[in-house]
Amino acid sequence: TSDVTETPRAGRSNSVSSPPVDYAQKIDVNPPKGTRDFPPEEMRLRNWLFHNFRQVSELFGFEEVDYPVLESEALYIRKAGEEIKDQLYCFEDKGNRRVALRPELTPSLARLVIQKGKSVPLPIKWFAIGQCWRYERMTRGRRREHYQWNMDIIGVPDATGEAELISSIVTFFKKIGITAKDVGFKISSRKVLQEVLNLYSVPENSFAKACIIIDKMGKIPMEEIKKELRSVELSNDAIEDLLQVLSIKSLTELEEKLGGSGEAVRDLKQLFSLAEKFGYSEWIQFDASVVRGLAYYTGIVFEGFDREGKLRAICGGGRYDYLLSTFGGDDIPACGFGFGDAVIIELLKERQLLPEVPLEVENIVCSLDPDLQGVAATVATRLRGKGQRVDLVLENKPLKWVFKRAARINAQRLILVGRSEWEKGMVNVKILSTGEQHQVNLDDLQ
Ligand SMILES: Nc1ccc(Br)nc1
Repeated sequence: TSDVTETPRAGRSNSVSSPPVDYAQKIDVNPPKGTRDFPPEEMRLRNWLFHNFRQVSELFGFEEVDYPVLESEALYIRKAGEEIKDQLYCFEDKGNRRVALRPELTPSLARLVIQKGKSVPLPIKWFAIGQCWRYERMTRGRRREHYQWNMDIIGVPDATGEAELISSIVTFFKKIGITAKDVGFKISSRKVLQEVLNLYSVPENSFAKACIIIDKMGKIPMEEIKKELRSVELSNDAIEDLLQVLSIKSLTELEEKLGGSGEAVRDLKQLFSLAEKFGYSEWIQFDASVVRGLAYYTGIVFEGFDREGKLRAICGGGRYDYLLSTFGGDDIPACGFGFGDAVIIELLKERQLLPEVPLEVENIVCSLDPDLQGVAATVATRLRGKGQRVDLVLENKPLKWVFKRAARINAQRLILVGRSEWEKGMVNVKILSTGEQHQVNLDDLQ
């Protein structure tokens, strides 16, 4: 039942005869297109999810940070053809500044690390949970905001960084009941593409563009992929070689193709070896087709996927060794991941793993006599002082109404303040699960 039946609107007595302000028109009570409200039940589920994000991040010794949702547009002006840039939620503010609602958190992290400079010793291990935005034509009816959990390690150059990050995500999955049977990680390295393209004369700035195009494989026709690769000055030979490499599904085969002396094979071997030590080998697989859709990745890239193949990527990340220097900072290696709040909930629903997150308020306190409302407030304050959650009935309500509300808020106890008991300094305590009732002295109330 909702509060509406508990508090009928009609019959309210107001001293103010008319509303203090007059709104021009009846407002639309729905949130803006592509955005969500979080009413209590949805907010409890979101808090449960974020609580697990935070617990795992702290288990790994990461510190929480946050940034403004509004950033300078300049953080996201990358010329590699990314979707994230095409869908930038940007505008000019009243000070004629070009600003944007952040589409991701990593550029903000890079900005803050540079701002802090030498005052923050390396390695930096920070995490954040923040709302990110995109402006997408609603034709596709997709959301325009989501919350992302990010963990980043700044200052660690080799694959131990990525191995640690993947371990944190595996720990999170296990914590919420997801197993290696439900989810896996496809892992590759952009150095695979780099080492293939190095065999051909390819313009320097074609690499990132080629990665963004290749990330669209499976989403647009192969002919379109090849056409776009040609448009960034890759020869047909380079394209054929690239597409052949992308079909490789084992590190052994990759080594046969690239040789064992390159960085791509070295990094991936180190990562897969560390995975053994972390104990998550069953969760990961090499898959050369993984490139991810962000231009700044330079090395290992990974994405979490649902093994039934019904859902979009659950999370993704990788190494971005030059992002800080492109922002004018020092040349500091970095890696990180983003984990959205939507696909994971879809996965939990699919696997019947959504948690019950009920409202839990141990006590409901009410007075049976309007003159004892003050005493009820005293009782509520006493219990709250002991850490007990209390729903204090704030108006004079019939007992039937109180019982109905007690059931809705899952109250364990009903504390009734009645005249005759209070004259003896006592209150009535009713255990709602058993109906057991007894009088308790206020000073003994636990
Ligand atoms: N980058 C981004 C932002 C918002 C949503 Br919804 N999806 C992706």
